[in-house]
Amino acid sequence: MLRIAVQSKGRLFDDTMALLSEADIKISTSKRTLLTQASNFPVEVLFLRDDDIPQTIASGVADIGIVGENEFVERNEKADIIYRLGFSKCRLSLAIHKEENYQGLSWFNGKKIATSYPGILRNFLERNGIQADIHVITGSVEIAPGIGLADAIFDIVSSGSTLISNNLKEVEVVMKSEAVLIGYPGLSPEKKTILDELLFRIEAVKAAEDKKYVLMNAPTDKLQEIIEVLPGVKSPTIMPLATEGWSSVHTVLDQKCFWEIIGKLKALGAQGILVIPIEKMIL
Ligand SMILES: Nc1ncnc2c1ncn2[C@@H]1O[C@H](COP(=O)(O)OP(=O)(O)OP(=O)(O)O)[C@@H](O)[C@H]1O
Ligand SMILES: O=P(O)(O)OC[C@H]1O[C@H](OP(=O)(O)OP(=O)(O)O)[C@H](O)[C@@H]1O
Ligand SMILES: [Mg+2]
Repeated sequence: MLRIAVQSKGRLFDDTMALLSEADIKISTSKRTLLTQASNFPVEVLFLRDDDIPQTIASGVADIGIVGENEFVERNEKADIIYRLGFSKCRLSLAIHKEENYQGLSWFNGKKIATSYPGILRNFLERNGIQADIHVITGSVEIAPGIGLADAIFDIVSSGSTLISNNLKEVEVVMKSEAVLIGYPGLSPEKKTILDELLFRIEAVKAAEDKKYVLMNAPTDKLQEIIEVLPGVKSPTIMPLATEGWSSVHTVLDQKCFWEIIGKLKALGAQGILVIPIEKMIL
């Protein structure tokens, strides 16, 4: 049995549970127990505050965990990043009052900075030879300058709207973060086998993300041009239609370039274009 530590509630919870579910691992979260066993896969899930996840892995209490990279780096515990999961993307930044005239890092010399990430901040300031006073608070960091608690803040930024509503501006991005799968460095061969199977499933889910299976009818005399605009995983599947002069084309398209390509296909005479989500993809 592989034990995985996940956040019990908060920003990571929904995407973490969705990922496990898409990997066809059935976990009941309705009972609100701290530890739950999957019904169809040899894993048990331990629900914790995200702060405690790195230490739980390093001490071997859980084998793997899903946590924000920012939290993992801050805790500085002995564990490895096994897989970058691509959700909960954010950055850790320094921000100051929007009216301040900022010309560089030396602005922070002698200043007081409020943060929940003192380890990462201290490291950054030392690397850059800045002497500042770090004031640790666990939440509502953005209000610290407004109430005279600090001159600046170092906190999570995503859209930047929390900064704007507190009259702050982001002046330095110190690290970028996303959810990561971390693991205990010394897993037994049995647990390693389960982890490999889990990773295989996660990779199949991730590979299918933002991909669409696209089918269309195309005039056979335009096939060559149509194939040239398709950047599918491999070459498209072409099948003749019952109607003379028409073919069916099947391919996989990336969401990012989807509308641009569909436009080109239509211009080349493609019709009856069907777009189907893909659940998993094994490359
Ligand atoms: N606005 C955001 N956009 C994207 N990702 C975010 C955002 N805020 C936080 N995160 C990421 O999600 C992680 C968890 O955030 P959350 O706010 O749930 O933490 P928390 O309040 O410390 O939770 P817990 O109660 O488990 O200690 C953060 O460490 C960060 O990696
Ligand atoms: O740049 P933004 O998109 O505004 O996101 C940044 C904010 O998001 C997080 O807080 P959250 O919304 O989770 O609230 P809380 O930590 O106060 O509960 C984080 O602590 C920042 O305050
Ligand atoms: Mg926390």
